[in-house]
Amino acid sequence: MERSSDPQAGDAAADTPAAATAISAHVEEIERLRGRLRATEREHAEVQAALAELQLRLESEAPQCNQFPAGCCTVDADGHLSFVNRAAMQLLGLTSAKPGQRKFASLFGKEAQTDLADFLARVFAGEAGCSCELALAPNRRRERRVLLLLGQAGGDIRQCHLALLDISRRKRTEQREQARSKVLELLASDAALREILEAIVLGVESSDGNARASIMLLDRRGDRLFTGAAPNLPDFFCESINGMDIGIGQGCCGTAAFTGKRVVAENIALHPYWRNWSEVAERAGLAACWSQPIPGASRKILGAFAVYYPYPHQPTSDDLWSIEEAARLSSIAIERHRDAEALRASEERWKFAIDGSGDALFDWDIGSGSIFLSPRWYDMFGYPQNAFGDVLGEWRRRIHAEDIEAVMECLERCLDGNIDNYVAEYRLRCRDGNWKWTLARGLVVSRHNDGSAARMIGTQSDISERKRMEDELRELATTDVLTGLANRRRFIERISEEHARLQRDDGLKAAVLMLDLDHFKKVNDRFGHAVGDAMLVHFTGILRGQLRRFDTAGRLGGEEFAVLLPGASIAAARSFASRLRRAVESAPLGYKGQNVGMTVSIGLSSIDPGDPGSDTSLLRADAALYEAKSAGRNRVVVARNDA
Ligand SMILES: Nc1nc2c(ncn2[C@@H]2O[C@H](COP(=O)(O)OP(=O)(O)OP(=O)(O)O)[C@@H](O)[C@H]2O)c(=O)[nH]1
Repeated sequence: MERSSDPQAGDAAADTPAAATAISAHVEEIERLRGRLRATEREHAEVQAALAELQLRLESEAPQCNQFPAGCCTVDADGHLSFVNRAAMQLLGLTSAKPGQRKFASLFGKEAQTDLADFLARVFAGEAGCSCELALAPNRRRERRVLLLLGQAGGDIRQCHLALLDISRRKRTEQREQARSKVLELLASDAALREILEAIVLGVESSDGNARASIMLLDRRGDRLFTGAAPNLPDFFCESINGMDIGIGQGCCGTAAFTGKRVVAENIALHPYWRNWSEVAERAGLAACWSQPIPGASRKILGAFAVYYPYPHQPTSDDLWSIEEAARLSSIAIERHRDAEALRASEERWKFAIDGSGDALFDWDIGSGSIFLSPRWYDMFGYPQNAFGDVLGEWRRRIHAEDIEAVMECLERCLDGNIDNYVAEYRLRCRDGNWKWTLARGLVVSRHNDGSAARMIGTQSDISERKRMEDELRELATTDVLTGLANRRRFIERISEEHARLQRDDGLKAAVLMLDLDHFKKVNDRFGHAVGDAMLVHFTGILRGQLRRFDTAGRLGGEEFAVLLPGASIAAARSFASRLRRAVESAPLGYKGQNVGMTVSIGLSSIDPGDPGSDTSLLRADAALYEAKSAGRNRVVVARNDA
């Protein structure tokens, strides 16, 4: 298999670390299998050559067999060894080339007996080209396996000549590779850390039945070791070293984790680093220990890998390669686990922050157009989860017509890179048809080389309540509390707006009235302030009754009011004022069964676009009001320049 040449496929793979790891594991696996194939082919060629030689010379020139690199032996039909060459002697641990009455089967382990019997039966039945892989009888040292190949059966099938080949190393390599593949598969499938670490330990143990291994992990503070995996070490031993401090003299693992260097204790009983644990190690049947520190990506030590043997023992270069490899794999597994944990923690913090705030979340992949809306988003606006196919289109369709232009402008400026953040307040239509005020905040988290946005994430909050309170506050700030009319500030604003409108458009006109209740002080004095207030409210009711939709009435203070009549000529304003005056005069305030009469004096003026200030007309109307008061009250006076 080759890597895909499709760049899209390459990117996709790189985007998923698990897939990338799996691919590189497969590529490595293929390379290893090729290597094994080559080694096996070499071995076979060697054995075939030995067999050919053997067939030619065995009977007549037995001593020359000793020159063969491969082992040769002759086995009788009754299963006794009648001849072994030097290489076979070495391999089988024999001291004599003519082992006499030695049973061939006695050289092999218990599990090998059935296979051996079957092999010999086939050989003596005359089957050509038989072969068989068997484990030799265990001694205290490492396990050894041999490959038996039939060289030649005797003419009368009373004896057979066999070639023997030590395949222990190849077997170990095969087992290690299988174990390695298993670990890589587990890594690629995001298996639990413990499972991966156990697979690493079992992999090392599988290449030698005498080995026991463990992985100790350094705690977050970096000063104590805890068992990460030790499936085949006795529990009492694991417990005795669990939580050990690291430092020089703290066994092999504690020292290796502290110094960052490999530590080999060929004989635990004699090694100074094992002084505190030599007894428990002996009880556990452990006589040798080699420990390899597990380095992290930033060279920070993550823990230590250790392999133990039941007999004093020094590592070969092959053994060292094996524990280094185990430490490397452990490092990958631990780092990945920590990264995943950190990611999970940060995702949880992020989720907590989002959920806690009650905000909805959006994640927009601008290139593909796909938008993720969090469940809270749909809840907020009352839609079923994932209700939208075309999320962008559905979202746009629901924005209030008065807001959409500002929203889209802000969004586009942010996507183009003109502004950093997208922040927009707008109304969005809920499923029940009501509008909700919402605040959207977005951040472009990745851009293309040309600066255009590739991905934006953001939040959306329901700000309807805040908007309602703002409206209330605005209302309060511009409204007279007692009468609900515009207050002085708001009324002056309205006059200014109207003045500006007249200045913009020549053909328009407008008038302003100043109104003041007559002898209001007397009402207060006679009936009290509360009745005075009631009279102000009563007057306001009458006034409202006379107003058109676009007129504005305001209370400027005390018993002083003003009215703006947009579009009104002086004549129309005078007739409005007279109507109002009469209505007030004819509608006294009822109080405790009696009528408290009231009248109002009114001064009025047109609003002139040429006035220097927007309140000039108000001053003219005020002057006219003064005249009305002076002239005896309860009357309407038009300002002089309008008269
Ligand atoms: N009840 C009540 N009285 C107010 C309020 N604001 C001002 N006043 C009173 O209104 C009265 C205004 O009296 P003046 O300015 O003398 O005017 P007036 O008595 O109406 O006399 P003319 O305007 O000349 O007809 C004062 O007694 C103020 O205390 C208010 O909100 N409620």
